[in-house]
Amino acid sequence: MIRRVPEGAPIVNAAQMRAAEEALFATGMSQDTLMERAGAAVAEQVSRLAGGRPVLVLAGPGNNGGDGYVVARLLAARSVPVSVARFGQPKAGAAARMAAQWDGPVCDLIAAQPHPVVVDALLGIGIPRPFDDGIAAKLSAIMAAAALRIAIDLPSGRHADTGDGSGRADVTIALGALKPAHVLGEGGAACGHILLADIAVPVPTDVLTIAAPVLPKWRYDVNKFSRGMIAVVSGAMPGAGWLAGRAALAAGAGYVQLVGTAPAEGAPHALVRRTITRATDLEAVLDDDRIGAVVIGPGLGRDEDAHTLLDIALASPHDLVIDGDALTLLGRSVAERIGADRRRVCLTPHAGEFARMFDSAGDKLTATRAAAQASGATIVHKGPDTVIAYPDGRLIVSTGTNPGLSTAGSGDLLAGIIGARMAAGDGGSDPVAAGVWLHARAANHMDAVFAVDALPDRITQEVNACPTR
Ligand SMILES: NC(=O)C1=CN([C@@H]2O[C@H](COP(=O)(O)OP(=O)(O)OC[C@H]3O[C@@H](n4cnc5c(N)ncnc54)[C@H](OP(=O)(O)O)[C@@H]3O)[C@@H](O)[C@H]2O)[C@@H](O)CC1
Ligand SMILES: Nc1ncnc2c1ncn2[C@@H]1O[C@H](COP(=O)(O)OP(=O)(O)O)[C@@H](O)[C@H]1O
Ligand SMILES: [K+]
Repeated sequence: MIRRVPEGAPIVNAAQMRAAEEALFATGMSQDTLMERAGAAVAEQVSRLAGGRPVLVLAGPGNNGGDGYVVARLLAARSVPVSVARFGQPKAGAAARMAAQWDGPVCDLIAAQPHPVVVDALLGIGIPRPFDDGIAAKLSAIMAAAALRIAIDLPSGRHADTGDGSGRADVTIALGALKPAHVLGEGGAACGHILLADIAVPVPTDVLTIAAPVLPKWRYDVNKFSRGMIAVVSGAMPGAGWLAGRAALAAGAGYVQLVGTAPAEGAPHALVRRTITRATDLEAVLDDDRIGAVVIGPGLGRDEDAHTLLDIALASPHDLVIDGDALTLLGRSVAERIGADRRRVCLTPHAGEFARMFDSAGDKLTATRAAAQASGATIVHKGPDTVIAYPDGRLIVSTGTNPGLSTAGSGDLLAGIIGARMAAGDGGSDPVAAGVWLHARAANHMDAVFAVDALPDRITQEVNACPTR
């Protein structure tokens, strides 16, 4: 499923969210005001999505439940048919005050009747404990009978920081910021479409969801080199290099050289083949200061030639995109091999390649950030939840993309796109994130099953639709 995820939205963990909330309370804002604000933002969305169908609000014992009582009150004020199923007594404070203001129909969760629209306000960012068997069975019956399940902040039962647990929703309305659970792994998928309710709580912005890029504007005297000249190193499986080169052209590069002892033949003829006799001849090809980026790894193989080609690419002064087999060849020595010089290096590992290079302790955000800081490279840690980590600690997450990308060769395209955007020069937004966005966006416009060879034409359409500056 392609999930709707807000662009450029902050992602914070539960502790950061609580700290942000406390900082706001310290300025004099009351908990009730914030809860009313959250409830109003959610009620607005629920009323739109419910389209007049009866709504059942499941209200838990904590502040998530408090939000639920506000939502029920505001829906009733809009004449939406709504009732509340209560789970546990609301805790003292804002949650109890909001519960006391609900004067509509209410029953215990265990006695609730099925409704077409269910608002899940049982548990939020508090640490969830498993429900006891009776409640769990009742909950799954209520959820199974609903046509639309909307979770407030999180599907109840999911841990905010890890996504572990068992709740599910069709739509999740995140309050104030997304949490790791909304974007990572199985938990992310379980949240369905994500909406962000802006409740005006200032939060850290060093971790964001991916956003549409701005591409650098061409000067009047733009030429094929200034648009971005890239060299794609072709190896044992020349088709993979071809895909990277083809995607680089599609993503706007002005000049793409496919270099190898046997680069793939065939269209497009704009892909310039540079056939070299020996792997060591790559050195002469890369001795060209018009080259803006070198892409190495797709289909490189792991033989002696592959080692030679990688050594030469690493010794060149060019910006690098390192993918596939080249990542495996680097392995644990990646940091010392790529060095800490001025050029930009982007590594694009999938989970297996990442584990061969880095210690994967912690969740994907933590592990990828640590890897970027240790290596000095920008890392695109691919998968259904692609995490881009920069050496300065910032993270960007791309998720909710067409799972049809899970086909051999789609990563080769991504390496080529990133190479093209890196070579296109400065002036736009970050080229690595731009590349990841273009790849995902193009895939989102394809059917579930598509041939990767067909994606480049769509990538060009996405490039042409991007604003420039
Ligand atoms: N941060 C913000 O800016 C804003 C936050 N807001 C809202 O606050 C929410 C966080 O509220 P919260 O801290 O009260 O946590 P929440 O998850 O509602 O409840 C935890 C309670 O559930 C209980 N419990 C757990 N599992 C259980 C089980 N199986 N069976 C029974 N009980 C169980 C648990 O009990 P305990 O484990 O502690 O015994 C605890 O009492 C947040 O998600 C958002 O919706 C907005 O109002 C405004 C802006
Ligand atoms: N389930 C999925 N949903 C969305 N995107 C996916 C999924 N699985 C893989 N991808 C994306 O598809 C691409 C696969 O790259 P990779 O594993 O390197 O494949 P290959 O090397 O065969 O080209 C990556 O961009 C990855 O993020
Ligand atoms: K919830």
